[in-house]
Amino acid sequence: MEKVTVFGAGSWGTALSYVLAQNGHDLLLWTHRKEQAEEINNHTNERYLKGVQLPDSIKATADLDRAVAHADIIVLAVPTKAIREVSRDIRARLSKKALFVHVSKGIEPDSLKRISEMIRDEIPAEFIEEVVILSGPSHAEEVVLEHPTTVTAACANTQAANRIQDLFMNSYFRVYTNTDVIGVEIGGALKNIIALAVGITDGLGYGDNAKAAIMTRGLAEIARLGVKMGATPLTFSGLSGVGDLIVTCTSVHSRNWRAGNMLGKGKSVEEVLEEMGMVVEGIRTTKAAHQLAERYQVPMPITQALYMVLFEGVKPELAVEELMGRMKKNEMEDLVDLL
Ligand SMILES: NC(=O)C1=CN([C@@H]2O[C@H](COP(=O)(O)OP(=O)(O)OC[C@H]3O[C@@H](n4cnc5c(N)ncnc54)[C@H](OP(=O)(O)O)[C@@H]3O)[C@@H](O)[C@H]2O)C=CC1
Ligand SMILES: O=C(CO)COP(=O)(O)O
Repeated sequence: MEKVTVFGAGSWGTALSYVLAQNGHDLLLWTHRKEQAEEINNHTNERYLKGVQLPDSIKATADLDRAVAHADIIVLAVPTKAIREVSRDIRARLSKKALFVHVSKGIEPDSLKRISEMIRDEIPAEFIEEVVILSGPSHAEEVVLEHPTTVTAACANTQAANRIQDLFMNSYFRVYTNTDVIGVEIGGALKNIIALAVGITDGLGYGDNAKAAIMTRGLAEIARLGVKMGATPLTFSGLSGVGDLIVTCTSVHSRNWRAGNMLGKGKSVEEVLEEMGMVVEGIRTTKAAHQLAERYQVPMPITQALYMVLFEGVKPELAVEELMGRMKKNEMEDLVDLL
């Protein structure tokens, strides 16, 4: 049994707490809202997991001192934009080393840092045993129904990855390991951009050919950037690559797909964000990926098209027209570059 605190009681932090509590760990779930801690201690989290009865063994708190003191393993489950703030609050209370796990999917605009890099910026090395990334095709709504789900625990240190594999693994939640931290973080973050784009073409009524095209060419541009950043190409054919791309582009649960769908149907970014009430990571990540494409001099036409729609007010139909009218290419150009 491990002593674990999950920081962030949105849909994913709560679903992972469900898994950890069921696995018999000494689990505490931290939220920054006192009334939400009380609700979870009464076994529901209606805003984020509607209609779900949580087990008694999930204990929630809004007391940061208690949450940090409790943990040998710290699971960060807040959106990317809150990672630095929450890490700083944790650092101010740390008195011993902890194993950090993050489950968020994003890249920080401007600094262009991956989440594990942001955590290492904020927490001194003397308090970090390791940082492990848990990522893969996994919607919270299905995990709490105990539907079969597979994810990967990524860390260059295989012992740490194995410990996190053991922590989460059970009969419905199967965890693999991977040593390619860059590939896993880039795949998890950038698939949200492609899901937004697929949502848009679905919203425009373009159908399945367009969906397949964006998913396939989207994966090509994610891999193209990832490899330039130091990822292993094969990671993109794994759970945190094509696996997560499939689930996010095709699931009714995906916030990124749903946000894109509303954009395709003519809503503005502001209207969409107001209606969602949950994090849509792909929007900020589009800005970061657009900057990364420039930094690494990598062509990322779908990201570029989405950037124009989200941040430059270009109509989705026009962005699609522009994508289709690009110069002709060899489909395997990227592969040739990799060989
Ligand atoms: N949902 C899913 O199925 C999956 C999500 N993820 C990733 O997990 C991360 C979290 O997503 P998810 O749980 O879905 O997001 P949600 O929008 O469901 O919840 C976000 C949670 O973070 C809290 N929060 C936001 N800002 C802060 C802050 N500054 N300090 C403390 N708490 C804060 C919110 O609090 P409040 O309620 O007060 O706003 C809320 O509890 C994202 O990166 C997402 O991509 C990964 C895999 C699956
Ligand atoms: O990462 C996810 C599933 O693996 C969640 O995707 P959304 O944020 O689009 O819901």
